Amino acid sequence: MSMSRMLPLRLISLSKTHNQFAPLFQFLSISNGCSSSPINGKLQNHVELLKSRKSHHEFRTFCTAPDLASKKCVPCNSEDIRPMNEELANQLITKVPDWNLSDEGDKMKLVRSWKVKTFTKGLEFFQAIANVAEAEGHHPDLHLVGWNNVTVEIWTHSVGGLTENDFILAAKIDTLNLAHLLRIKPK
Ligand SMILES: C[C@H](O)[C@H](O)[C@H]1CNC2=NC(N)=NC(=O)C2=N1
Repeated sequence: MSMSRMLPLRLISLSKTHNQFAPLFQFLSISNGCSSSPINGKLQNHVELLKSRKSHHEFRTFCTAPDLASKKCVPCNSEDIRPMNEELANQLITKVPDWNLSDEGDKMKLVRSWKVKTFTKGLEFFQAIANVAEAEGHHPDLHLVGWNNVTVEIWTHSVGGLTENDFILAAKIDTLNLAHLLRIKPK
């Protein structure tokens, strides 16, 4: 397949199962000598989203925050889960705009901070997040510093980077009504 004839990725409707793309990935890897070519990476990332959606009948090339919050995290120890690249992370971060991408050396994480009213309300805040994490089987790193500064970091430890699970957990945390625990920012 001549690359120039390839539709821009967003127009490719991945209506078939992702196995159909394996030959294409091989072609891309061989043709440019590495499996991490940008196009190959993009295709693989979009297929990654497809796999994590467990849907082989339709594939949306974008998602919204409500979409993410209504999804379920997949087990982090499944053999085909891999960290996403920066390009996909930069697309997905727009769906959880109150979070930031942090790139600590070798791994990307989602990070967000809040100020809570009291130390114990900070623990209540953690408990609310812990309930979501336990339900999803996907857990954040929780920090409570200087008695009222809460920071939550989310990444997928089993792959040492970001997967869709992390964005799903962040979106679910954003649906929690925790305003009563937070110090209202002075105007
Ligand atoms: C078996 C499964 O991989 C582990 O129990 C889960 C638990 N929660 C997790 N949470 C996060 N953030 N990353 C993981 O890799 C992870 N693994």
